[in-house]
Amino acid sequence: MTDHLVDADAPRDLHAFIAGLPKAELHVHHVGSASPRIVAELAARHPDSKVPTDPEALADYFTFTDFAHFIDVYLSVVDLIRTPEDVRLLTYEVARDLARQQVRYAELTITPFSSTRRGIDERAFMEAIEDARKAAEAEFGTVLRWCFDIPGEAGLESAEETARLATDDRLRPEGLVSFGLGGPEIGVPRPQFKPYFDRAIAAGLHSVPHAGETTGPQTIWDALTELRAERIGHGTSAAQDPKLLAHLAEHRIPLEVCPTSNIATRAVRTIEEHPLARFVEAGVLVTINSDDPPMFGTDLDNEYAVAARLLGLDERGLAELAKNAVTASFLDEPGKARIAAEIDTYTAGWLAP
Ligand SMILES: Nc1ncnc2c1ncn2[C@@H]1O[C@H](CCC(=O)c2cccc(C(=O)O)c2)[C@@H](O)[C@H]1O
Ligand SMILES: [Zn+2]
Repeated sequence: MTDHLVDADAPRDLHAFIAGLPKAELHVHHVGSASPRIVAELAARHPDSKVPTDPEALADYFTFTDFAHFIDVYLSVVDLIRTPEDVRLLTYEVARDLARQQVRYAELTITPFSSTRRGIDERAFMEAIEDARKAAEAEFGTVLRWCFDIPGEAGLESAEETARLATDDRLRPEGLVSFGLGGPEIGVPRPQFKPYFDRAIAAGLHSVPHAGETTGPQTIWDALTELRAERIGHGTSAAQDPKLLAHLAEHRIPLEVCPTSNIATRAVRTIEEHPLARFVEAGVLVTINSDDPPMFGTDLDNEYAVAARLLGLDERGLAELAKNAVTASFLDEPGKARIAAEIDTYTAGWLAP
């Protein structure tokens, strides 16, 4: 909500190009995507909550002093989601916001443990997200897939519960494609989650932990070697380790970069210091993502504008960036080819005299 984060420096026609560009979003959190309107509406239903009921006041509420403060605020919003109907509405509205930005495909990170421990029935939870997924695809044409993540700081009980919900054939939703790990990294070493990732991978899920967002490169190495990460959420601190950058480039392990998020949570001091350009120079496949867009006063379009400025990209460069996300996605090959072709057609039409 902090509007100083919105990138006003990119040329206007580049903004218009980005707005129409077909895109894929690979790193966006379910609860973290709730629009100010939805958050305010849910807060009004629950007067015991400290979350403001006025969408305007949310801008201040969503200004963070550090990463721990961000997680505190995030959990106060998680507390507002109490019924399967809340879950269905949130998911459907998130899809609507994505569709508005020409997002054709999104992998949404969901933390089912946070909902089941707050008393939402697990079957009703799965039905709610699946109903919303199917409605969104039919009505908006946006394909949604799920990543179930362990909230690492909630301990191994949360890892066990997340692995169970993700691998039990009677529960696991059709849209589930990957398994993740989020929350604070400090004091939450990645290797302890290996058995849960092993189970998820054995059940056919892709491994996509957050790593190196708020801790150093060793966390990223751990995510690669212990959790068999196929993509890295953030990976910001990889910039400190040339060997790691070379490894990511050689093995084509994409980074899910979320520039504005890193500034808003104070993981990176200023946007000028963001390592995005160093990743590209090292040959790493980077994707651009929004993480928790309304909480960070951003959206995916704005993240592309920020990336265009940091990388000095024109329309063709932006189209390549959008195609990186398609390449790095867990869509099937025909699905990837369809969106890539759409990006090419759009770009050619835009640049035609
Ligand atoms: N930028 C981010 N970087 C990392 N994660 C991010 C980011 N944005 C959003 N998240 C989400 O925050 C959750 C954290 C939840 C958590 O720590 C916790 C701890 C104790 C209890 C409970 C509970 O629910 O009772 C939850 C993660 O699972 C993740 O999905
Ligand atoms: Zn994240």
